[in-house]
Amino acid sequence: MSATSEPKKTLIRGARLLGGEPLDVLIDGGTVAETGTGLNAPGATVVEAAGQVLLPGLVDLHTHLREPGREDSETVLTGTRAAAVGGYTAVHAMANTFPVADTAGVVEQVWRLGRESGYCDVQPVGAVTVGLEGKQLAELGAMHDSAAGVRIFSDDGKCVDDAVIMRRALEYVKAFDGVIAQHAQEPRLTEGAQMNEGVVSAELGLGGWPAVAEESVIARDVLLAAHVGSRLHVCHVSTAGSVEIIRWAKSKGWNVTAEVTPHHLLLTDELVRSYDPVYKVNPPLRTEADVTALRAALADGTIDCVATDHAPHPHEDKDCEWGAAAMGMVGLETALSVVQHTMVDTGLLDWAGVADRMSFRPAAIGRLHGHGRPVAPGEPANLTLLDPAYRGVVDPAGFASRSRNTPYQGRELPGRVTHTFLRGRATVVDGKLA
Ligand SMILES: NC(=O)N[C@@H](CC(=O)O)C(=O)O
Repeated sequence: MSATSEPKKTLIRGARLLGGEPLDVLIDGGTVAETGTGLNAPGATVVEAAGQVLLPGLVDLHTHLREPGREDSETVLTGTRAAAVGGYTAVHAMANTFPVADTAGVVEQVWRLGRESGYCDVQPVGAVTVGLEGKQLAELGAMHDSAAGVRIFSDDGKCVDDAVIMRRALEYVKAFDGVIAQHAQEPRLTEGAQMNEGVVSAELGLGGWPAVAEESVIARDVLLAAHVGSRLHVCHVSTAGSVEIIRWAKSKGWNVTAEVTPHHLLLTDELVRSYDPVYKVNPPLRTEADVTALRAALADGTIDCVATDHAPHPHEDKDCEWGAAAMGMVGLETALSVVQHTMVDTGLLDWAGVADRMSFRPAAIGRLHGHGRPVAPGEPANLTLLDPAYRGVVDPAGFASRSRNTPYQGRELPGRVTHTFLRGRATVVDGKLA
């Protein structure tokens, strides 16, 4: 496979490291050999990168790769190809597969498929409870001790709503510095919910999904995490009230981290007026005030990182009436562009901030070795090069993902990943898979 050909010397010339001054970076084998100006390397492949921004390879804490079980929507191979195109060098694969990733056997299978893909490292997430059913703890220790070395556990797609189970899970993972990533959704408050509860849901007559369904679970969980002295990560934060609770928990010094998706940084529930299920997602698109609060929280660090919640679905599960449609959007191939549009071009975050929120911090939360490292001699050459001046219209026909359910079809977005390097090997060259 071309993506696994031998790495060689590559000289990236004149790229703006984290958006700073132009710099040359020499990659030799799997590592960064040298950085400086006026570097020469006879025989090296030269990438002329004037005007481009060099970032540490992006890390996603929240990707649905769908294998095993739903290979019609995505496989580890197609999902990691999409990740590479999006500038990612590592993704965390969510556990809501068929069978559920709740045993050492399944997480090892996903981990092996990731290694074979060669496009992007795959770190499996283990389920918190058997079958995501919320009743009995899964084999957390065995998944951690497996070859996959699982450190993040999540029932994502479902909430661990039983407080005793959540407490036990938080206590259990302390032994190996693990973290519980909670999908905060109070199930009784969201029965029949179809979209954000508010003015638009009232007008459209669709079942409302109140902000309090998310906020009440986050409030309980930060208290539980503090009580047992463990690590909590909050998945896809979507409301201004959730931000306030997380800010309060952090001010107490509790070990709480949080993510926001690109779509919650840009889109609102006004889009649901179209009744186009491409906008149907869990948690639902919220209001303009929520979007503003989420952007501010990502900028000030209350929300630690951006995570895609890449949720591929085949067209038959999305091209149907709103009520019957599956929830979720693909996101790997557009995430960096949406973050540039919402955070960088608005002046809320500089490129060093993007490196922090999309690489350093997610890698630190996942305790992921070899990723989220500074671009410096001796470090693994996991790198992303992007052209921030590029403007393009999103066309899902060209996606590497097996699914097309993007809310950005036809929308102009800035920026394009030109090159991605995984341990010195180019997985993307000139915007195309190597
Ligand atoms: N985020 C989504 O809208 N969908 C996710 C799981 C989920 O429901 O959270 C999926 O797996 O499709």
